[in-house]
Amino acid sequence: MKIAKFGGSSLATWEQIEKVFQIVVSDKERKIIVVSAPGKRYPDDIKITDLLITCGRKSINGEDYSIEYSQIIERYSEIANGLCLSSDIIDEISLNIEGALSSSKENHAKYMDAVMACGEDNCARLVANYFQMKEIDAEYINPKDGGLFVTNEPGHAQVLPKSYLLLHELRNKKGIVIFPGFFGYSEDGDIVTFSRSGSDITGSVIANGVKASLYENFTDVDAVYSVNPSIIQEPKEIKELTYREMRELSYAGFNVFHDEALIPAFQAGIPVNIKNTNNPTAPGTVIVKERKLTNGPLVGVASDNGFCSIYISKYLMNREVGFGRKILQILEDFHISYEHQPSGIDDISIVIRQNQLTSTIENQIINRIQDELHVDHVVIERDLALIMLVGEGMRHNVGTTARASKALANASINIEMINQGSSEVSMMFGVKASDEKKAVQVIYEEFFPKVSSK
Ligand SMILES: Nc1ncnc2c1ncn2[C@@H]1O[C@H](COP(=O)(O)OP(=O)(O)O)[C@@H](O)[C@H]1O
Ligand SMILES: N[C@@H](CC(=O)OP(=O)(O)O)C(=O)O
Repeated sequence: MKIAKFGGSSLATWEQIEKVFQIVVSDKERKIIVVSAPGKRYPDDIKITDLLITCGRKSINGEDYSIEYSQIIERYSEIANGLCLSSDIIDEISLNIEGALSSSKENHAKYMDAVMACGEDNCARLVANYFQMKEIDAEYINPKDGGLFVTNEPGHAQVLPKSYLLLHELRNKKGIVIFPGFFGYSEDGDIVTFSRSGSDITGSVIANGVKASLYENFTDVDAVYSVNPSIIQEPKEIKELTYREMRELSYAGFNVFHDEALIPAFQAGIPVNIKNTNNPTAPGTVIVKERKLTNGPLVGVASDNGFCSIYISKYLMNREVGFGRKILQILEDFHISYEHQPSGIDDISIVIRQNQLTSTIENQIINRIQDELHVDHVVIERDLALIMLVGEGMRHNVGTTARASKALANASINIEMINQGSSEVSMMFGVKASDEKKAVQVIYEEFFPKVSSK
């Protein structure tokens, strides 16, 4: 049994949904289909999820959201008309979205999750309706009925262990199951969403629950590329990746697959195949437990920006028991999570996402570090990008850091910090955000030189 998840790009228009239908019926093993909400039809388009977010926010503020609401209904209607579905499905979808928008706004985060989830929920209803019209035995299953229970953390749900056993029952469904991605239910019966792009997580959790033979993740690219295709034209396709490599790359900026979506599949030993809805015969990228290390040290180069670093120096920091804990305690008091913490004998940098740091919080943190830890120096450097070099091959290759640093030096890019991940499959370079693209380009060129065609 295979699980096939289709992303927003695969459901953006009725023509895309027709492709989804053809892909599903071409393989009898494709029994459980997870769908996202209709995504962008062209680069400047707005995803249904984003329209729903605007509606929800406006509704909370008591503002008029009729324009965005109409746009949402128009998008679903266009799809339904293109697929020749009866108008009943649009009535059902309108009622469902109106219901969510007029539900209690007492808890804003809970309200927003219920509104956002409408994108996937109604897409699943629509897709199931189309399959039925084509006389395919298919049914829409709501996550509550399917058994997808999650923690009560709006926008950041985690799967509750009991879900896996409950979801196992989906194996016994006779026909094709159409399951909405992106959200589950708390034990109190509320809708709670995963973080953005979380339909990938739904697919992986169900794959684990039903012990699928394969988790197929359909998107709009032929493969996971060695670098973000918006930075390098025609980058090298990756045929095979390990779970660890993919997790590091997704976490560091490869948004083609959600970084939290690897673990459920990995725990059940289920391979993940990233494939293209627009070119389904292409083999795509397979994510597995182990792979032969046939290429060089790196499998990919990822990057992300919006980071800042809290640099702290204090003579003999290395001898002060509990110093690191005290710094992290200060951050915890402000509910700030950190990403990396490269350190030396007398200094340490804590890298955090910049959006967690308002100027008021920044001043309070600096004051507390100075007052409580008596440091020599503390400074916050903003607007950093992190460049992540990833590859299982790094463990067996000497000189990877030197090659990367030399490539950056030759391009006159200053390295703000370096951190070798303790997993030994990743290495991080911090640079100024303004140097991000250039840094990725030169590192990519160093490790993935173009093969001359003669
Ligand atoms: N290294 C990469 N390899 C492939 N795609 C990437 C990579 N980095 C970023 N992307 C982007 O991820 C996109 C697919 O992810 P996403 O937009 O979430 O798709 P979906 O709508 O199918 O969920 C691609 O169109 C591509 O622009
Ligand atoms: N629709 C949700 C969840 C999702 O997974 O979407 P996509 O498959 O388009 O990344 C979002 O936009 O975040």
